[in-house]
Amino acid sequence: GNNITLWKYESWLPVKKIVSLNEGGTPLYRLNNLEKILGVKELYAKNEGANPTGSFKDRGMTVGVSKALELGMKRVACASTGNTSASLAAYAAKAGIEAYVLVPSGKIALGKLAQAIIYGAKVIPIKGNFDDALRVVIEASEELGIYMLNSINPFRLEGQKTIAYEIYDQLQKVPDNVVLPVGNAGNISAIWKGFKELYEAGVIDKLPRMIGIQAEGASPLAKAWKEKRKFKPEKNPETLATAIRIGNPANWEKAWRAVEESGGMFEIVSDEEILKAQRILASKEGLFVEPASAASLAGLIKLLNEEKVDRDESFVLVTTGHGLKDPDIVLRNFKLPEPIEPTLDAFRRVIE
Ligand SMILES: Cc1ncc(COP(=O)(O)O)c(/C=C/C(=O)C(=O)O)c1O
Repeated sequence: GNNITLWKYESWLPVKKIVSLNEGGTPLYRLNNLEKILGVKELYAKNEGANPTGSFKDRGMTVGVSKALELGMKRVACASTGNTSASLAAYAAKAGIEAYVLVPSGKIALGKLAQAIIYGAKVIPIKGNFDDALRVVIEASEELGIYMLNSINPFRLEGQKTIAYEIYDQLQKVPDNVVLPVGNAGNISAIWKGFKELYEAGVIDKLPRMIGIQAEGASPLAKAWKEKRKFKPEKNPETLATAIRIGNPANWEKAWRAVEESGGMFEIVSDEEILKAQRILASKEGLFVEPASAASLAGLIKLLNEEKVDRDESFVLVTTGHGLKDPDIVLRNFKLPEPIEPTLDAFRRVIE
């Protein structure tokens, strides 16, 4: 494939490239089949599942771990719903430093857990959810001098903002809308920052609307925004899209500002709508993404049905993680047929 990596934008990043796994340069697909099905003029997917560890987190980690090395750090840590831990583990391995990852016990997708283990991180399951794990890792970093690489760490967002640069480079124009799932709310903030930097540098002369999608059972930001009231965390976030099963998004103010400044919006989708969107994206466009990533399509479908967005505009869905991260979800909702005899007859019967 191409060897365009995120470091093409080195001069726009706050650290020199020290550790890289050729992250970035991910494909931007034209979803021409879904354009016809949904009646949308221009629909794209920025496929972040094509990154080295299968999610957009690699963009933040190449910059964040490079910074850790520049600071002479020997130990890094994060709390994670899964992808951040998988990514931190890989970049720490490449960098030759120790990684400690705290994950909500029993609520992390199999693929992500396998990655964190095999890359050699110290995986610490927490009795509680992501929000509990994040609290512990912040205390640990203060007390024990372990470098914290959650998305509160600004260097993570610096890497993730390159999604905006690449969307502009690949489209050769600014899309009217960027639609993406929101959990800890780092990514929507980072992508908005990237577009604003291009705008302030005079590279682009318009800005996209930022549209953040949350899962019904874990939607503190979207609920507050839709009900026009102050943000308040949700105590027990619940969704099968475990990547965004977050009740107290650390970057909620930045995300709120991104939506306000861009004239965008938040929307809420159910787990059922997420699963339906995951299947449509795969079976109509050949794009298999994990449930949280499918929330972007589920959100767009809802907004189109509610006529809250204009189908004559252009939309980029940021599909944030590869479908293979969470194969369980698919197998749990799919009935395999019985095995057949190894004969042509048996095969003929089953395909008629
Ligand atoms: C596939 C996928 N899609 C969307 C999100 C939400 O992005 P943010 O709103 O920036 O948090 C995540 C986040 C995952 C973690 O927060 C973690 O791995 O700890 C993700 O893995």
